[in-house]
Amino acid sequence: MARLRIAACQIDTHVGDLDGNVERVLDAYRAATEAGADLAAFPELALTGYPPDDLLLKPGFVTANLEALHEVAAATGDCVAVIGFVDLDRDLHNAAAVCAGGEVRGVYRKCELPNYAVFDELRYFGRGRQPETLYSVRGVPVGVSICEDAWSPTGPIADQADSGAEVVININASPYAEGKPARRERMLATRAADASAALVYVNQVGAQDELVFDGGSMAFDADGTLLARSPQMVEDLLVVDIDIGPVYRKRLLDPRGRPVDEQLPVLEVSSTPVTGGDPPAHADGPIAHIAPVMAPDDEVWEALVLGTRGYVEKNGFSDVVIGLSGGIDSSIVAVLAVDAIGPDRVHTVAMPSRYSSDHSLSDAEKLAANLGVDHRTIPIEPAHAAMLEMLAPSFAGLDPDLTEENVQSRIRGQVLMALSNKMGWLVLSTGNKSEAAVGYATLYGDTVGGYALIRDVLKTRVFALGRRRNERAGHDLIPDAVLTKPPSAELRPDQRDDETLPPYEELDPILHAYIELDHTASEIIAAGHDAEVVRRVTLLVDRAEYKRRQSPPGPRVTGKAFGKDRRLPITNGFRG
Ligand SMILES: Nc1ncnc2c1ncn2[C@@H]1O[C@H](COP(=O)(O)OP(=O)(O)OC[C@H]2O[C@@H]([n+]3cccc(C(=O)O)c3)[C@H](O)[C@@H]2O)[C@@H](O)[C@H]1O
Ligand SMILES: Nc1ncnc2c1ncn2[C@@H]1O[C@H](COP(=O)(O)OP(=O)(O)OP(=O)(O)O)[C@@H](O)[C@H]1O
Ligand SMILES: NC(=O)CC[C@H](N)C(=O)O
Repeated sequence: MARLRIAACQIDTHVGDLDGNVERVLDAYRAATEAGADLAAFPELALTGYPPDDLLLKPGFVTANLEALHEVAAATGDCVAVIGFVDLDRDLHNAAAVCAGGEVRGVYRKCELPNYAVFDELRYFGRGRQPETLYSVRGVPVGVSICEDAWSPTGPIADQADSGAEVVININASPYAEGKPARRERMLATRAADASAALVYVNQVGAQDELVFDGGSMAFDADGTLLARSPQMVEDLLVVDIDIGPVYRKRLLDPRGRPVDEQLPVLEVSSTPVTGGDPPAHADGPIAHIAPVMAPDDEVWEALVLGTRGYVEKNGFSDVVIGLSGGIDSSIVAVLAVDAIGPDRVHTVAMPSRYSSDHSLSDAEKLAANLGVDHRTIPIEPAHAAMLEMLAPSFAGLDPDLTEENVQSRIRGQVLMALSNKMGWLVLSTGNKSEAAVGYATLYGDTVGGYALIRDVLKTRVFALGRRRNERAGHDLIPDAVLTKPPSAELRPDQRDDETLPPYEELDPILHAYIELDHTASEIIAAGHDAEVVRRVTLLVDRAEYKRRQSPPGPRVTGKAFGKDRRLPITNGFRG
């Protein structure tokens, strides 16, 4: 039976690093060629990295991307390469170049431009017209489309199928959110079955500021059956053999597959026809593997690890530093950092105050020892006493309040930033999504830092992730006390978070409804939550917008994260 061998090149690109991206593409192209691929597909905007954002406003950047494309095209041979790049006429286009034999043989321009959630493509790109061409690869009609194009049931893939495409290639930069990999898989299986065409989906992997790309490239046959799937969160070369015979047969049996009157022209890009004499698909090894999907907590954990590693490495940091309090948040951040870049590059600092409990110090020490990281103690009492003394004349006659608590948090921020300045270490922030939501963090204090690893993880989930990480470790990597003691900021004697905030078990579902589902306070109350608590919490969320705008970015792992995904006015009088 004739078959086409396709390589989905799941690579980690670097936004703006055009030379580096050319090398990454060419390395994968060589590997695909060595694996005998007839076609190698690369992610969306692979040459610029995704999303390039306002780099696209610089004409010089667009020109450099075209030069990069020609460099890649010049290196192509018989194996056809489908590569994401920025095309230019009187407008910019998110495009895919079809390259072979040392040149660009055709260009497809993305038709469906996402402009919701974290996407702003209409800000930059003009729409492509509906597909203009099919590409003949070894005699097989192939359609090319880009990411969002595949999300429309009546979009380019349907048009390509109507014109007889036997295989459709969809190149992607599809960011991760919890539950999305399974949704994508269902949607793509339907798209393949409806088109009566095999579908190869290649996604990028890696991190870019707030976005994490999970990879998980896939191939389906014309029935929508999964043929192959790349592992998530790592680079991969997914080589899959597509049998051409059954596609043709299904077309004869299924009226959806009958050709329409107006056929797209077919452009020949590689001529040696596929034959029954081609070597058969490999039974095992790198060919056509179906990588298992991860359990939900593991998937979120690995996305956070990938986000952290990507941010640290792509921004050129050798090391990171974390204030380790013995609490759950900073503990989880330390473990994630070690998983991301290894213990030798992670430094932790305990900064006890006059209110710190003994167990906070000993829990922090124990965790640091378990992780094998460099750990030090810098007591903040001298600075704390000095600050109180300095402020005493101004504060005469006033009772101590939050002000004095925030002073401690800011001293810790000073210490971490001083270490960062002197050693070049990146400060990792430890705030979780629940705290970021209600503004339960001190501005210029514990909001300090360059990257906030768990900014999109609600506190109850932070605990769940910690328990699961210990389970995977097979021992108490995170000391049990850290997972079981009640959360406390220890900024005054015997302080507990749940004296100021509702218990996290009550708070987090309200935050989920208000932030991730965009429900109004009234709707949340109508759903059965306590009215007074909901009004208080949602007001806190609204009022903390100014604080979030000044806080560091962190990896998005839910369907709605703070940052570019949720753009609310700071000055906001709506109380729904
Ligand atoms: N709309 C607005 N636009 C711009 N700036 C605005 C503002 N509203 C207040 N501000 C400014 O922000 C200041 C208030 O913010 P900030 O100084 O942060 O102080 P604030 O939010 O009042 O207090 C910090 C909160 O975080 C809690 N905390 C602190 C440290 C650690 C933890 C923990 O367990 O994780 C919790 C603490 O218990 C308290 O509830 C105001 O004094 C004002 O300068
Ligand atoms: N004694 C301390 N030593 C070092 N860092 C501290 C100390 N106390 C607070 N921090 C830093 O400030 C952050 C805010 O911590 P805080 O104890 O106020 O509450 P939290 O948000 O529950 O965090 P955690 O669960 O990590 O304690 C901590 O995550 C940590 O990075
Ligand atoms: N780059 C894109 O077109 C991404 C949009 C798409 N719906 C996704 O998130 O996967």
